[in-house]
Amino acid sequence: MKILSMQSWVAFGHVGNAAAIFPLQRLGAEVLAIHTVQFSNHTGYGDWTGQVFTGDHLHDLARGLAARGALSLDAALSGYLGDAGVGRAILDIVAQARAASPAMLYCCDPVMGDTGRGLFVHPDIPPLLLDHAAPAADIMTPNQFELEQMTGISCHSRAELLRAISSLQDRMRRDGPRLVLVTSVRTGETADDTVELVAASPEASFLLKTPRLPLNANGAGDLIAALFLFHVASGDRSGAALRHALECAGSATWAVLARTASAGSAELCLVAAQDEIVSPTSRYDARSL
Ligand SMILES: Nc1ncnc2c1ncn2[C@@H]1O[C@H](COP(=O)(O)OP(=O)(O)O)[C@@H](O)[C@H]1O
Ligand SMILES: Cc1ncc(COP(=O)(O)O)c(C=O)c1O
Repeated sequence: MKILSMQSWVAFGHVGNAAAIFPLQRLGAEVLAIHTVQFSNHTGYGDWTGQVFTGDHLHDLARGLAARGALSLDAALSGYLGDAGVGRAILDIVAQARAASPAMLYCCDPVMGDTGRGLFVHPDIPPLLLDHAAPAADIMTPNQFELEQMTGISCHSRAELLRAISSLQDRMRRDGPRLVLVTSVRTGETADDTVELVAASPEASFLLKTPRLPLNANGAGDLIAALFLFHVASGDRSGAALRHALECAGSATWAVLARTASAGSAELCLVAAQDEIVSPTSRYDARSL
């Protein structure tokens, strides 16, 4: 499987492409990577060095990939956009890759904020994600805060969450499977010691519960988006395959986080827990909603 991942790079630690590339490779994917920034470390540390790349830089790399015939892909993945120019370049590259491989799946992680921190992207980014990225996306992986922002629906109950998912699906690519994975779900039905994930197609939806771990890990959303895309792209397009992708991605992410928590590490223990990415020791089962 060939996957193009367009995200941040950090020299130290694991967010963005540094949370996605190795897990995808460990699962057996051939990964092409375009970095949207190269920083010393993730921005959660408060200070960092490095550079933000431009849309022109991304276009330049895509030209080189096209010259190699390398834009024939099974899937493309994007995460944190940095600025609107980078976002537009990513969407151009997705369109170019889709022209070369019409069955390609594009997974957009619409990074814009989360509960507690609120919106943390430039005001240009939410409209770009909603009006331009969603209509090109086959899969979207918002956290609950991002889903609420994009749809204007507050998810106090699972019924409201499903309504918000359906509203987002209405904006996604018509000819695609319109799959949504919502991370960090917390409704009135969520127990305090539990973390919930919901994955839905227009036909079926599934809920996965895992225990809540005592950590706040940067890069968990980037990791789960990459794993979910890999498992969706590896399956057929059935409801059973969607449920399987949710279970594989949710269980592997939980296992990496559990290892990270027990090591007391500030960064995801992706290398130490690499076997868990392929065969998680605790397997969580999803149920239909
Ligand atoms: N403290 C935690 N305990 C258990 N699972 C967690 C925890 N933090 C994150 N996760 C898992 O990682 C997923 C993605 O994390 P999330 O914080 O939603 O990502 P994002 O960085 O996109 O906001 C969550 O839905 C959950 O499955
Ligand atoms: C530069 C940078 N810093 C930090 C993060 C981590 O974000 P989060 O805390 O939402 O996982 C990302 C995610 O892609 C990033 O690109």
